[in-house]
Amino acid sequence: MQQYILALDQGTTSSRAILFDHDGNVAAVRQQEFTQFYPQPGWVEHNPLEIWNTQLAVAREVLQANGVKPSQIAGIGITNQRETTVVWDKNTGQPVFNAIVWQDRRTAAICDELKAQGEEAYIKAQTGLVVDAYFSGTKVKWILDNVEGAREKANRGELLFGTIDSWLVWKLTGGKVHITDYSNASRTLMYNIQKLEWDQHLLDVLGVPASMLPQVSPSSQIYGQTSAELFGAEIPIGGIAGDQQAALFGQGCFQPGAAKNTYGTGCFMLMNTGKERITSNAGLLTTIAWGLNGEVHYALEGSVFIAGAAIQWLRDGLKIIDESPDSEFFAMKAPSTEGVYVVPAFAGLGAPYWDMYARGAIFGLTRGTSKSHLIRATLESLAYQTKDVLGAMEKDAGTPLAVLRVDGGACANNLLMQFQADILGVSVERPKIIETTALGAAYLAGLACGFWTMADLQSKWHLDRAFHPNMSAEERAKLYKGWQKAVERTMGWEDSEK
Ligand SMILES: Nc1ncnc2c1ncn2[C@@H]1O[C@H](COP(=O)(O)OP(=O)(O)O)[C@@H](O)[C@H]1O
Ligand SMILES: O=P(O)(O)OC[C@H](O)CO
Repeated sequence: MQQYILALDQGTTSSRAILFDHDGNVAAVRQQEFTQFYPQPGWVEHNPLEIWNTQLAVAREVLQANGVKPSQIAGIGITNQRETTVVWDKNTGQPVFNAIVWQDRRTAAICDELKAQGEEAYIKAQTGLVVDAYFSGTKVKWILDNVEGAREKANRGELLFGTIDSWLVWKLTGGKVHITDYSNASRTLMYNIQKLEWDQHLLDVLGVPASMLPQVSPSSQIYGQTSAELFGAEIPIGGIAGDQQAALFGQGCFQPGAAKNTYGTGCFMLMNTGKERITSNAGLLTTIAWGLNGEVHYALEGSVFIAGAAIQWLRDGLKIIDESPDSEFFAMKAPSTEGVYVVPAFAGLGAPYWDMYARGAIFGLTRGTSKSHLIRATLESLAYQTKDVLGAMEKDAGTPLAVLRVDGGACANNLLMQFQADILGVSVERPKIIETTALGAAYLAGLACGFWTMADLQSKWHLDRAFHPNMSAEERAKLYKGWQKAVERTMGWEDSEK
């Protein structure tokens, strides 16, 4: 009987379940979007139970619709939106608050306090991160400080914290396993990536009891079995990785120097740096890529908060397109933006600027500006943000990137990919499978379950299409200068001091 790996890809806007066959091809997919809550400007929440219910529903559906029995699943790989924070009661399994999403800015003031206390250098050296509301640590503190009775319960050892991977494993195993992997732990602001342990100093500073924290494990191992009643039989869980690190793995970037850029809700460029922890001088993060075969691999990361989400804003906020792919059709009608720039700093700016107080803006409007110009400028903003990050990465790595491998939903947009190659002056390569996040999680699970070996994975990457730069250096420099001017003007917008 045909065997598969089931990847559970819990993203910011949807939960997906994907079956991969032994060739690494997608055999079937199911996906459900779930509710985004914006209780106040700058706040973003998810309901952890809705995340669990949609994730379970798509996993069941993908098996049932394709007549696949649990015994045909060699293992489950989990990959997830990172940093998003869930705190739940150990005894009842009920979340004490909504999940605070990675994009949420409510803890900016806590971050400012950390900076004022002089913790910035320590945090950068020990966690590889910058002090920003993006990461989980300040979100846990906020929940303990603001949810009635939470701190007392936490101090009594009754509450558990987890990023989405931990929450899903907890639910999948019927509350038996509280675990995360190195890649997810390295996004919490509480994990010491040098010593590979939770950092007691930061736990003290944030007031987070160690009893809340999951055990940190490699990204590929058998963590436990799913409860038999969920799928009709137990299935081993064999892989866990944050979605961006999973995409790096799924893109076959196994060697130091290999890099990928994922265009999903946000846009995340990661470069494998092997066993070397490179400290960025250019506004990037040092993060754990994965733990595998007794070793931890590191990566440099440029995190852009709003990418595909800006296209969703055109669709849901402005309602000027019906579907995200329509953005290409309208952008094609305008050969250029005619000087219009959209800076989608809806959640502040991430790498390389790290400005929690920046906000979105549109520049260069004239009476001749049309819907097509606006849509094109929004698409181009994904490429400009990527250029900002690539520039930083080349500075840190000390070498120019020869080619950029891309993936994620928005990389299906050919106009965007061509503009990306043009504005970078670097070729962009899109693989046949752009579901590389799920593929990476499947690979990690497949390795743990003996479904694949590393040698099998080396040959699985196949090119769909390459986009080569076709813009003069002069034009590129002119356009990019305009972008930099626009970004500059969005910075510090929400900061009452400025
Ligand atoms: N053809 C397209 N052109 C531009 N953006 C697109 C296109 N298709 C999908 N997107 C955007 O890509 C994102 C979905 O990508 P996906 O990789 O599924 O993201 P996530 O895992 O963050 O939910 C959405 O934000 C959507 O707006
Ligand atoms: O949901 P995605 O795929 O945009 O990924 C979100 C990131 O993991 C946030 O760090």
